[in-house]
Amino acid sequence: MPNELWIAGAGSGKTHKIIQNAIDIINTGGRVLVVTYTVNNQAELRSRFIKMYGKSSDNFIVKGLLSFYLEDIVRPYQSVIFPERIAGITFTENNPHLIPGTTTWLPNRQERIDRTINPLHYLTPCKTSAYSGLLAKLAALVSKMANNAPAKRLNEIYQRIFFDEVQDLVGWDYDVIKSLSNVMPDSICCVGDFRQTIYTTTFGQKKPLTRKEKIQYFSAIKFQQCTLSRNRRCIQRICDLSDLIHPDSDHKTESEVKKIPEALADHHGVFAVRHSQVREYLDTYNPQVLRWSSTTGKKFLPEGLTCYSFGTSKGLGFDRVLVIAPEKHLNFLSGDHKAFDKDKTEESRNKLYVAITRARYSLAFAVEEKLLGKLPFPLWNRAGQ
Ligand SMILES: Nc1ncnc2c1ncn2[C@@H]1O[C@H](COP(=O)(O)OP(=O)(O)OP(=O)(O)O)[C@@H](O)[C@H]1O
Repeated sequence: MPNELWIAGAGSGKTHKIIQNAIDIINTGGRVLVVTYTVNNQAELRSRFIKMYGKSSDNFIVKGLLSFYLEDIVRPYQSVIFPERIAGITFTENNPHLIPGTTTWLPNRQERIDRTINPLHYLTPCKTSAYSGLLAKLAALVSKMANNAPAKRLNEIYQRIFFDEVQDLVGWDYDVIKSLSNVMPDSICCVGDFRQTIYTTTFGQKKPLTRKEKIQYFSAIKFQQCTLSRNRRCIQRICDLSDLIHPDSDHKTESEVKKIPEALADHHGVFAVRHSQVREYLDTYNPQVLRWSSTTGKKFLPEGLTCYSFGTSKGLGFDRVLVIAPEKHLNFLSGDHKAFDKDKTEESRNKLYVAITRARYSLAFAVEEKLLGKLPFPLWNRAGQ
C-alpha cells in the first residue's frame, strides 16, 4: 500500500482509525509513531489508545512535532552541521531574525555566510538551542546533508508513522515528510481536515501554504488520498449546522450516531441560552464550556469553571457543549453570510467549525438579549427545556 493522506471531516473517525491501525501493527510485533502538533491532541491520542488497547504500550509512541524534529531527525545527525549538542528549543512565534515590528533583518542572520551554514540562523547565540520556527527547515537540511540517514533510522524503528493534523503543517514540514517518504514509500500516513486549520506550525512564506498547494504536494510525492465520509461523533442536527460554516463545501455530512444514550435523551439538538440563564443551564446539564478566548464570557460564567478555548478543544469530544462565541460568530449563525468576509484568514471560521463539532448530543450558544430573536435555535428555558 502506498503512503496515504486521509482528509476527512470532524468526528469522522480519524483518531479512531490511527489507533485501530496502530493496534493492528502492534499486535503483529510492530512499532508505531504518531506525530502531532498540539499538546491536547497528544494527550487525547495516548488516553484513547489505552482505552482501546486496554493498557499502554512501549510500541505506541506519540510525539509533538517539534520534539520529533529535534529528537528523531536533527540531534542524531546534527554533527553534519553543528558540533555542539542542541539541547533544547527556543519558542518563537515570529521570525527571530527580524527587528521586531519590521521586515528588516538583523545583521549576520542569513542562512549562509560565504556558502557556509550560519549557526545564528538556526540556533540562539549560545548555539545549544534551536529556534522553534526554523526547526523544520533545520530538520530538512540535516536530512539532506546526512543523505537521508534520519529517514533510514526511523524506517528501522517504526513500521508506520502517522502525522496527525497535517492541515496545520506548512512549508518545510512538507519537505521533511517528502524526505521521509523517499525512504518509506508505504508506511507513512498523513491525516487531517482543512476545515480545522487554526494554527500554522511556523511563520514565513514557504509553500505549501494553502489547502490546494498542500493537496498538490501530497499528490506529487505519491500519497494516495482517502476519505472517511460519515460523522461518528455528532448527531445529525449538529452535523447539519456544521455544514453551514463552510458554504463553499457542498459536502453533506451524514451522522452515524443514530441512538442517544437514555441519560442524555431529555436534551439534545442545538439551543440558544440567555446569558442570564447560563448558570442555571450549567447546573442542569453540566456541559463542557468552549469559549473563544480565556476572557470571553467572564461576566456570566462562574469563576474557576474549567473551560477550553475553541483552539484547545481541537481533537476532543463531549456529550454536551455550551459555546461562548464572539458576536461575529453569532451574527453568522443568525444569517449574516458576510460576517467573515473581512477576515484575512479562515482561522475564525474554522475555529467555529471546531467548536461546533466537539458536541455529541447537545450544543448550546450563550446569547445576549439583543441577538436572541435572530438565532435560528430554540431558546432554552428550564421549564420548557
Ligand atoms: N470505526 C469506528 N467504530 C466505532 N466508533 C468510532 C469509529 N470511528 C470513530 N468512532 C467514534 O466516533 C467519535 C469520533 O471519532 P474520532 O475522534 O476518531 O474522529 P476525528 O475524525 O479524529 O475527529 P476530529 O477531527 O473532530 O477530532 C469517537 O467517539 C470515536 O470513538
